[in-house]
Amino acid sequence: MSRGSRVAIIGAGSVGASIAFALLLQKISSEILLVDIVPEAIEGQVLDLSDANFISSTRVRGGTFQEAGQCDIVVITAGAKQKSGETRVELIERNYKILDNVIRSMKPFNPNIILLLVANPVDVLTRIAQKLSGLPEKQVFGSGTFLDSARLRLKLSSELGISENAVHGYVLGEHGDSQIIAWSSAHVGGKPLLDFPEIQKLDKEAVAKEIANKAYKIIELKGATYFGIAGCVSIMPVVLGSNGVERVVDVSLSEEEKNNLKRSASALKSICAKYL
Ligand SMILES: NC(=O)C1=CN([C@@H]2O[C@H](COP(=O)(O)OP(=O)(O)OC[C@H]3O[C@@H](n4cnc5c(N)ncnc54)[C@H](O)[C@@H]3O)[C@@H](O)[C@H]2O)C=CC1
Ligand SMILES: CC(=O)C(=O)O
Repeated sequence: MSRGSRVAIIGAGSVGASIAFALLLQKISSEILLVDIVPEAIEGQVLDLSDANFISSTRVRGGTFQEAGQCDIVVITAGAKQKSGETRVELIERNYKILDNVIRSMKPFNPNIILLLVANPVDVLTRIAQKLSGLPEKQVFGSGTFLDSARLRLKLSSELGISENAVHGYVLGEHGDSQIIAWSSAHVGGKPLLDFPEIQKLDKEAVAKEIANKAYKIIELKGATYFGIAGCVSIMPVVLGSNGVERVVDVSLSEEEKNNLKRSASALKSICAKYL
């Protein structure tokens, strides 16, 4: 994304505002537009963010759905969030309706626009947005398991006592309960993670549960999660190609991981099927 780009964020709640703040810190766009159905939410967030103007060349203002539809990137955070104990997929009925409204209100789209889905259940909503928007699929994608992978790298780096940036490992499948960890392909500086004695003695199932349940724990403690996803989204626009998804790279998986990933994909496909 070039520095002159315009980013719109739909949904000026905790996630939308945190993403705006993270993008402001990164100074990677000239302007950020906040869009919401609640005018006070926009006004309050814009006023609050304006107090941080002095640390950035990026400006934040309120915008309309029509303006958002002409931006370079639109980040969609509008939607209900989980209550304590609620799963992401339980949000689908409410958030499908919101997404449908959001997409209709933004049309007609700038033909080169990129839609980045964040609202949950993010994988299902991404697939739905690909269909509802009518845009080429490579221009519509979601944050998926980016945040879960960051959580995994944090956990592993603390077990190994090294920087998170040195740990390469992915959580794949659903951004939700059926996600899987690709242990077999994870590595540190080219050395397989599973060769490290500290990792060999780890209870892998317990680690997988801890990563998958981290959002539930944060929601139970403070009602919502937003800083982690804001960090992830701010990195995603930094590396985005202007055409959207330029290439998909397969991760090598063991047979067991492949089977678990297939199970996760079928669970998501059956939810998508009800809406497509
Ligand atoms: N993908 C991920 O990794 C993550 C996703 N999320 C998801 O992000 C979403 C937003 O979470 P929060 O910001 O905490 O919720 P929030 O309740 O603070 O904000 C949601 C905002 O959406 C707005 N909104 C509702 N309907 C709208 C519409 N039709 N058009 C425009 N705006 C509309 C509301 O007015 C509100 O300001 C949730 O679905 C949550 O589950 C949250 C964290 C991580
Ligand atoms: C809420 C959510 O999806 C997360 O923090 O992972």
